Amino acid sequence: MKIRFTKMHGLGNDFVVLDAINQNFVPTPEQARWLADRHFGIGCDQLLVVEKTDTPGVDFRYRIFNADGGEVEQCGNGARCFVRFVHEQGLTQKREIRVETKCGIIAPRLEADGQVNVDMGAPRFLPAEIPFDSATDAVVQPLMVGDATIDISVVSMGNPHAVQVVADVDAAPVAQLGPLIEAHPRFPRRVNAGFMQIVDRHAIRLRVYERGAGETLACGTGACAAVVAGIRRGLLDSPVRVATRGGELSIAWGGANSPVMMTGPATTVFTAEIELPNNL
Ligand SMILES: N[C@@H](CCC[C@H](N)C(=O)O)C(=O)O
Repeated sequence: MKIRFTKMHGLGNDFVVLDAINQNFVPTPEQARWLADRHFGIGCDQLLVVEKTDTPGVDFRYRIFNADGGEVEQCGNGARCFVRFVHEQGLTQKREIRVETKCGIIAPRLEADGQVNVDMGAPRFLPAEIPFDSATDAVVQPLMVGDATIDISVVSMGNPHAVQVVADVDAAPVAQLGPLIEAHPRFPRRVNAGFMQIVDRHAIRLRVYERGAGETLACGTGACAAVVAGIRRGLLDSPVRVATRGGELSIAWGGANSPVMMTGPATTVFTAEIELPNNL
Protein backbone atom coordinates (compact mmCIF):
# COMPACT_ATOMS: atom_id res chain seq x y z
CA MET A 1 0.00 0.00 0.00
CA LYS A 2 1.26 3.48 -0.93
CA ILE A 3 0.65 6.29 1.56
CA ARG A 4 1.03 10.04 1.22
CA PHE A 5 2.64 11.89 4.12
CA THR A 6 4.12 15.24 5.06
CA LYS A 7 7.31 15.58 7.09
CA MET A 8 7.10 18.50 9.54
CA HIS A 9 8.79 19.73 12.69
CA GLY A 10 8.27 22.08 15.61
CA LEU A 11 11.73 23.21 16.78
CA GLY A 12 13.26 19.95 15.55
CA ASN A 13 10.69 17.69 17.27
CA ASP A 14 9.79 15.95 14.02
CA PHE A 15 6.60 14.39 12.71
CA VAL A 16 5.19 12.28 9.92
CA VAL A 17 1.74 13.78 9.35
CA LEU A 18 -0.96 11.67 7.68
CA ASP A 19 -4.23 12.90 6.18
CA ALA A 20 -6.70 10.16 7.17
CA ILE A 21 -9.61 12.16 5.70
CA ASN A 22 -8.57 11.78 2.05
CA GLN A 23 -6.79 8.44 2.45
CA ASN A 24 -8.03 5.47 4.37
CA PHE A 25 -5.05 4.80 6.61
CA VAL A 26 -4.46 4.78 10.35
CA PRO A 27 -1.21 2.98 11.26
CA THR A 28 -1.13 -0.14 13.39
CA PRO A 29 1.54 -0.02 16.15
CA GLU A 30 3.89 -2.06 13.89
CA GLN A 31 3.33 0.27 10.94
CA ALA A 32 3.83 3.33 13.17
CA ARG A 33 7.15 1.92 14.45
CA TRP A 34 8.33 1.24 10.89
CA LEU A 35 7.33 4.70 9.60
CA ALA A 36 9.08 6.34 12.59
CA ASP A 37 12.26 4.29 12.17
CA ARG A 38 15.13 6.56 11.05
CA HIS A 39 17.02 3.72 9.35
CA PHE A 40 14.36 1.54 7.73
CA GLY A 41 11.37 3.93 7.42
CA ILE A 42 10.92 7.71 7.15
CA GLY A 43 12.00 8.68 10.67
CA CYS A 44 10.23 10.88 13.22
CA ASP A 45 9.62 11.33 16.93
CA GLN A 46 5.82 11.12 16.53
CA LEU A 47 3.22 10.35 13.86
CA LEU A 48 0.21 12.66 13.66
CA VAL A 49 -3.01 11.41 12.06
CA VAL A 50 -5.66 13.94 11.01
CA GLU A 51 -9.23 12.64 11.01
CA LYS A 52 -12.82 13.91 10.67
CA THR A 53 -14.98 14.31 13.76
CA ASP A 54 -18.74 14.27 14.38
CA THR A 55 -18.43 16.30 17.60
CA PRO A 56 -20.41 19.57 17.26
CA GLY A 57 -18.26 22.74 17.30
CA VAL A 58 -15.06 20.78 16.66
CA ASP A 59 -13.23 20.94 13.30
CA PHE A 60 -10.96 17.88 13.31
CA ARG A 61 -9.71 15.03 15.40
CA TYR A 62 -5.99 14.36 15.55
CA ARG A 63 -4.25 11.30 16.92
CA ILE A 64 -0.67 11.04 18.14
CA PHE A 65 1.57 7.96 18.00
CA ASN A 66 5.00 7.90 19.61
CA ALA A 67 7.96 6.40 17.70
CA ASP A 68 7.51 3.23 19.80
CA GLY A 69 4.02 2.77 18.24
CA GLY A 70 2.01 3.71 21.36
CA GLU A 71 -0.93 6.09 20.95
CA VAL A 72 -0.77 9.02 23.41
CA GLU A 73 -2.97 11.84 24.61
CA GLN A 74 -1.28 15.10 23.65
CA CYS A 75 1.57 16.73 21.73
CA GLY A 76 2.29 20.46 21.89
CA ASN A 77 4.71 20.81 18.96
CA GLY A 78 2.40 18.48 17.03
CA ALA A 79 -0.59 20.78 17.66
CA ARG A 80 1.26 23.65 15.98
CA CYS A 81 2.25 21.48 13.00
CA PHE A 82 -1.31 20.11 12.78
CA VAL A 83 -2.83 23.58 12.20
CA ARG A 84 -0.25 24.46 9.53
CA PHE A 85 -0.85 21.06 7.87
CA VAL A 86 -4.66 21.42 7.60
CA HIS A 87 -4.15 24.88 6.06
CA GLU A 88 -1.46 23.88 3.59
CA GLN A 89 -3.38 20.76 2.51
CA GLY A 90 -6.53 22.86 1.91
CA LEU A 91 -8.53 20.95 4.56
CA THR A 92 -9.77 24.25 6.05
CA GLN A 93 -9.36 27.99 5.67
CA LYS A 94 -10.07 28.70 9.34
CA ARG A 95 -7.10 30.17 11.21
CA GLU A 96 -8.48 29.27 14.63
CA ILE A 97 -9.30 25.61 14.91
CA ARG A 98 -10.85 23.45 17.58
CA VAL A 99 -9.35 19.98 17.53
CA GLU A 100 -10.22 16.90 19.49
CA THR A 101 -7.37 14.85 20.94
CA LYS A 102 -7.39 11.71 23.10
CA CYS A 103 -7.52 13.95 26.20
CA GLY A 104 -9.97 16.66 25.14
CA ILE A 105 -10.22 19.73 22.92
CA ILE A 106 -7.39 22.18 22.25
CA ALA A 107 -7.50 25.36 20.18
CA PRO A 108 -4.51 26.20 17.94
CA ARG A 109 -4.49 29.50 15.99
CA LEU A 110 -2.31 30.23 12.97
CA GLU A 111 -1.05 33.82 13.35
CA ALA A 112 -0.40 36.22 10.45
CA ASP A 113 3.38 35.97 11.03
CA GLY A 114 3.26 32.16 10.64
CA GLN A 115 3.73 31.45 14.36
CA VAL A 116 1.11 29.27 16.04
CA ASN A 117 -0.54 30.03 19.34
CA VAL A 118 -2.21 27.12 21.13
CA ASP A 119 -4.61 27.04 24.05
CA MET A 120 -3.34 23.78 25.58
CA GLY A 121 -6.03 23.62 28.27
CA ALA A 122 -5.53 23.69 32.05
CA PRO A 123 -2.80 21.62 33.71
CA ARG A 124 -3.76 18.98 36.28
CA PHE A 125 -1.85 17.93 39.36
CA LEU A 126 -3.70 15.20 41.26
CA PRO A 127 -1.67 11.97 41.40
CA ALA A 128 -4.58 9.97 39.92
CA GLU A 129 -4.75 12.38 36.96
CA ILE A 130 -1.08 11.91 36.02
CA PRO A 131 -1.22 8.93 36.94
CA PHE A 132 1.43 8.84 39.70
CA ASP A 133 1.52 6.55 42.72
CA SER A 134 1.57 9.00 45.64
CA ALA A 135 -0.48 9.71 48.76
CA THR A 136 0.03 13.46 48.41
CA ASP A 137 -0.41 16.14 45.74
CA ALA A 138 2.53 18.24 47.07
CA VAL A 139 4.14 20.49 44.43
CA VAL A 140 7.56 18.90 45.04
CA GLN A 141 7.77 15.16 45.61
CA PRO A 142 10.74 12.88 46.24
CA LEU A 143 11.35 10.06 43.75
CA MET A 144 13.92 7.30 44.29
CA VAL A 145 15.80 6.70 41.06
CA GLY A 146 18.51 4.05 41.43
CA ASP A 147 20.44 5.00 44.58
CA ALA A 148 19.51 8.68 44.47
CA THR A 149 16.41 10.64 45.46
CA ILE A 150 15.41 13.44 43.11
CA ASP A 151 12.77 16.14 43.63
CA ILE A 152 10.13 16.19 40.94
CA SER A 153 6.94 18.10 40.20
CA VAL A 154 4.26 16.08 38.43
CA VAL A 155 2.02 17.81 35.88
CA SER A 156 -0.51 16.48 33.40
CA MET A 157 -0.93 18.48 30.18
CA GLY A 158 -3.23 15.68 29.07
CA ASN A 159 -0.04 13.61 28.97
CA PRO A 160 2.17 12.94 32.03
CA HIS A 161 5.28 14.93 32.96
CA ALA A 162 7.82 14.72 35.81
CA VAL A 163 9.89 17.91 35.95
CA GLN A 164 13.09 18.41 37.95
CA VAL A 165 15.22 21.52 38.40
CA VAL A 166 18.89 21.18 37.44
CA ALA A 167 21.80 23.60 37.73
CA ASP A 168 22.92 23.18 34.10
CA VAL A 169 20.88 21.38 31.42
CA ASP A 170 23.97 20.72 29.33
CA ALA A 171 25.50 18.71 32.17
CA ALA A 172 22.22 17.05 33.26
CA PRO A 173 22.28 13.22 33.07
CA VAL A 174 19.32 13.10 30.64
CA ALA A 175 20.44 9.92 28.84
CA GLN A 176 21.03 8.06 32.14
CA LEU A 177 18.11 9.26 34.30
CA GLY A 178 15.59 9.82 31.48
CA PRO A 179 14.86 6.12 30.76
CA LEU A 180 14.75 5.29 34.51
CA ILE A 181 12.23 8.05 35.22
CA GLU A 182 10.21 7.25 32.07
CA ALA A 183 9.74 3.63 33.18
CA HIS A 184 9.59 4.26 36.95
CA PRO A 185 7.06 1.90 38.59
CA ARG A 186 5.34 4.86 40.33
CA PHE A 187 4.20 6.04 36.86
CA PRO A 188 1.94 3.21 35.67
CA ARG A 189 1.54 4.75 32.19
CA ARG A 190 5.19 5.88 32.07
CA VAL A 191 6.10 9.55 31.98
CA ASN A 192 7.94 12.30 30.07
CA ALA A 193 11.01 13.39 32.09
CA GLY A 194 11.84 17.11 32.03
CA PHE A 195 15.17 18.70 33.11
CA MET A 196 14.77 22.46 33.65
CA GLN A 197 17.46 25.07 34.30
CA ILE A 198 16.15 28.38 35.66
CA VAL A 199 17.83 31.28 33.85
CA ASP A 200 15.76 34.08 35.39
CA ARG A 201 12.10 34.52 36.45
CA HIS A 202 11.02 34.71 32.78
CA ALA A 203 13.43 32.28 31.12
CA ILE A 204 14.38 28.61 31.38
CA ARG A 205 16.45 26.10 29.44
CA LEU A 206 14.85 22.68 29.02
CA ARG A 207 15.62 19.15 27.88
CA VAL A 208 12.99 16.42 27.83
CA TYR A 209 13.42 12.66 27.66
CA GLU A 210 10.11 11.77 26.05
CA ARG A 211 8.04 8.72 26.80
CA GLY A 212 8.12 6.44 23.76
CA ALA A 213 10.59 8.56 21.79
CA GLY A 214 13.72 9.29 23.89
CA GLU A 215 15.27 12.74 24.12
CA THR A 216 13.84 15.07 21.46
CA LEU A 217 15.12 18.50 20.36
CA ALA A 218 12.01 20.09 21.90
CA CYS A 219 8.82 19.02 23.68
CA GLY A 220 5.84 21.41 23.64
CA THR A 221 3.84 19.81 26.43
CA GLY A 222 7.14 19.41 28.33
CA ALA A 223 7.69 23.18 28.02
CA CYS A 224 4.14 23.86 29.32
CA ALA A 225 4.63 21.42 32.22
CA ALA A 226 8.04 22.86 33.17
CA VAL A 227 6.75 26.45 33.23
CA VAL A 228 3.69 25.45 35.27
CA ALA A 229 5.93 23.53 37.71
CA GLY A 230 8.35 26.48 37.96
CA ILE A 231 5.52 28.95 38.67
CA ARG A 232 3.99 26.64 41.31
CA ARG A 233 7.43 26.28 42.94
CA GLY A 234 7.73 30.10 43.14
CA LEU A 235 10.70 30.17 40.74
CA LEU A 236 9.09 31.70 37.62
CA ASP A 237 6.58 34.36 36.57
CA SER A 238 4.46 34.17 33.41
CA PRO A 239 5.25 34.58 30.53
CA VAL A 240 8.36 32.42 30.26
CA ARG A 241 10.77 31.94 27.33
CA VAL A 242 11.72 28.29 27.03
CA ALA A 243 15.02 27.57 25.25
CA THR A 244 15.20 24.01 23.94
CA ARG A 245 17.98 22.43 21.86
CA GLY A 246 15.81 23.05 18.76
CA GLY A 247 14.81 26.67 19.46
CA GLU A 248 12.55 28.82 21.58
CA LEU A 249 8.90 28.68 22.74
CA SER A 250 6.90 31.21 24.72
CA ILE A 251 4.63 29.86 27.46
CA ALA A 252 2.09 31.82 29.50
CA TRP A 253 -0.05 30.58 32.40
CA GLY A 254 -2.35 32.56 34.70
CA GLY A 255 -2.39 29.94 37.46
CA ALA A 256 -5.10 27.68 38.96
CA ASN A 257 -7.58 26.47 36.32
CA SER A 258 -6.52 28.84 33.57
CA PRO A 259 -5.24 27.37 30.30
CA VAL A 260 -1.58 27.21 29.35
CA MET A 261 -0.87 29.23 26.19
CA MET A 262 2.02 28.13 23.98
CA THR A 263 3.44 30.13 21.04
CA GLY A 264 6.06 28.90 18.60
CA PRO A 265 6.85 27.93 15.01
CA ALA A 266 5.73 25.00 12.86
CA THR A 267 7.70 24.00 9.75
CA THR A 268 6.86 21.86 6.74
CA VAL A 269 9.85 19.97 5.30
CA PHE A 270 8.39 18.02 2.34
CA THR A 271 5.43 15.95 1.14
CA ALA A 272 5.97 12.53 -0.47
CA GLU A 273 4.62 9.00 -0.86
CA ILE A 274 5.98 5.78 0.58
CA GLU A 275 5.20 2.13 -0.09
CA LEU A 276 4.49 0.19 3.12
CA PRO A 277 6.20 -3.22 3.23
CA ASN A 278 3.68 -6.03 2.62
CA ASN A 279 4.59 -7.85 5.84
CA LEU A 280 3.36 -4.98 8.04
N1 LIG B 1 6.70 15.88 21.55
C1 LIG B 1 5.47 16.10 22.16
C2 LIG B 1 4.95 15.10 23.13
C3 LIG B 1 4.65 13.78 22.45
C4 LIG B 1 4.02 12.75 23.36
C5 LIG B 1 4.89 12.33 24.51
N2 LIG B 1 6.09 11.67 24.09
C6 LIG B 1 4.09 11.40 25.44
O1 LIG B 1 4.27 10.18 25.37
O2 LIG B 1 3.27 11.89 26.21
C7 LIG B 1 5.19 17.56 22.51
O3 LIG B 1 5.68 18.44 21.78
O4 LIG B 1 4.41 17.82 23.42
